[in-house]
Amino acid sequence: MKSIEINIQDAVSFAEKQYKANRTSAVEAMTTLHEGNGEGSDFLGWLHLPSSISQELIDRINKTAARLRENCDYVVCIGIGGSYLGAKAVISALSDSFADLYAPAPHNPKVLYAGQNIGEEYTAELEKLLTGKKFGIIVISKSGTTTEPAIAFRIFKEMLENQAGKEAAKDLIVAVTDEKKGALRTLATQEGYETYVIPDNVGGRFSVLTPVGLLPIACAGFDIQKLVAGAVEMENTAAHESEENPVEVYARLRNALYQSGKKIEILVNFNPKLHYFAEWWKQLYGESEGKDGKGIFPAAVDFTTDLHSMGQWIQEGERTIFETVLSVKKPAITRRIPEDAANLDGINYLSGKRIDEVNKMAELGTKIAHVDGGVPNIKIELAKLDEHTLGQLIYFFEKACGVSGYMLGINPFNQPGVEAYKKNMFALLEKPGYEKETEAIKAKL
Ligand SMILES: O=P(O)(O)OC[C@H]1O[C@H](O)[C@H](O)[C@@H](O)[C@@H]1O
Repeated sequence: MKSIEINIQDAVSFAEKQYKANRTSAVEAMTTLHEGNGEGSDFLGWLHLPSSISQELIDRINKTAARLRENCDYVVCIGIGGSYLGAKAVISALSDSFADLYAPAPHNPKVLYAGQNIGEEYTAELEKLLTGKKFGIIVISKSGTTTEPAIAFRIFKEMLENQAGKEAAKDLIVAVTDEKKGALRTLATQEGYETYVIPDNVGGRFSVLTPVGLLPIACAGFDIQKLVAGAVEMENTAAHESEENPVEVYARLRNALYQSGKKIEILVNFNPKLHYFAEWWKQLYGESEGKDGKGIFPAAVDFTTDLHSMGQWIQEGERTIFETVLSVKKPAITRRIPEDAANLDGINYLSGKRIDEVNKMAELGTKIAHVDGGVPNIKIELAKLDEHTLGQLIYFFEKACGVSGYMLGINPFNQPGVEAYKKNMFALLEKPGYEKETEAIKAKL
């Protein structure tokens, strides 16, 4: 069952020549990826990941999730970047928009996040919320040494041990990390936590379909089997080089647009549930392509909300942007606009229509306006928002990212630039081993 469709008719005309010319480099990039002989090929574990996930692993994850669901009102996922964005993207796309405002129901914990920032108030306020509550922790870090989740884990581990007792806390903490390396692995082994492995050859931003994403998603009550099945389906659809392959089409077109001066790609949604999906997508493309002085800048907006704030810029600002629109065909719930006898607001012409009919006309009107205004528009239509569709979409963007990165001529699977701020932060905080850097950075201040 095909759940996502890509439509390029309102974008390709902006870079027709480049799009045609790019065919060869798209084929080459796809071949390099398949043959595993490009830069960063140590990190291609995601390529055949969906089809290699065993039933055993799914069952084990579901069992762990069931234990946490039974014993917790809140599950705190501690992780940053690729170690939380995928889970948050899927969970928020599938959840009731106000889920967090309802009281936790038995066996259906709220999934909360920590270690994705260094906010002191955020941390203290989460501690306040969890005081006296039944909670568990999934701590996720591929390297096992990232500062933000390490700080959060230290705090929430101590809190859980104080509240539940050290022995009980052990059953309520699950670690997802490297098989052997890193402080988190050492800690988990010493404390005897249940652990899951992040495969060596799967980078953080490509890891949502490993236990990194699957465990929190299962804890939130969603069907990871269906998510994986969707991804497998896209793995098959996009397996072979072909002009029809949606992965190739997207990678080829965004590179063509980039070559024609469109330096910013805006991922647009007309459904607020997809806000965090765009956050996940931004890391995927930003960290993969932004290097060697190159790369499309990935941005995101929620429409129609941001049409009332960013709409002016998009319509008439610098013509360096293109849009990729995520459009959900059908909402899961029907709600119609009521008739009002007085009609003081003048919207009786909408009475009886579904809210989504208005949304779809806003989408169409926006597309026409933006295309007329010089903004190419790629449409990705999702049949509905469910696990299967999201699984497809995740794999679609992952593979297109690999192809697109190779077309751009960079290594899409490393992130050397991320270390620069860390090095300075450690030097400023006088981390042992950074004495020279501390001296050098202090001389600059
Ligand atoms: O999972 P971790 O090793 O803790 O890494 C978490 C994140 O932070 C790093 O600095 C990287 O830039 C990201 O690619 C990664 O997803």
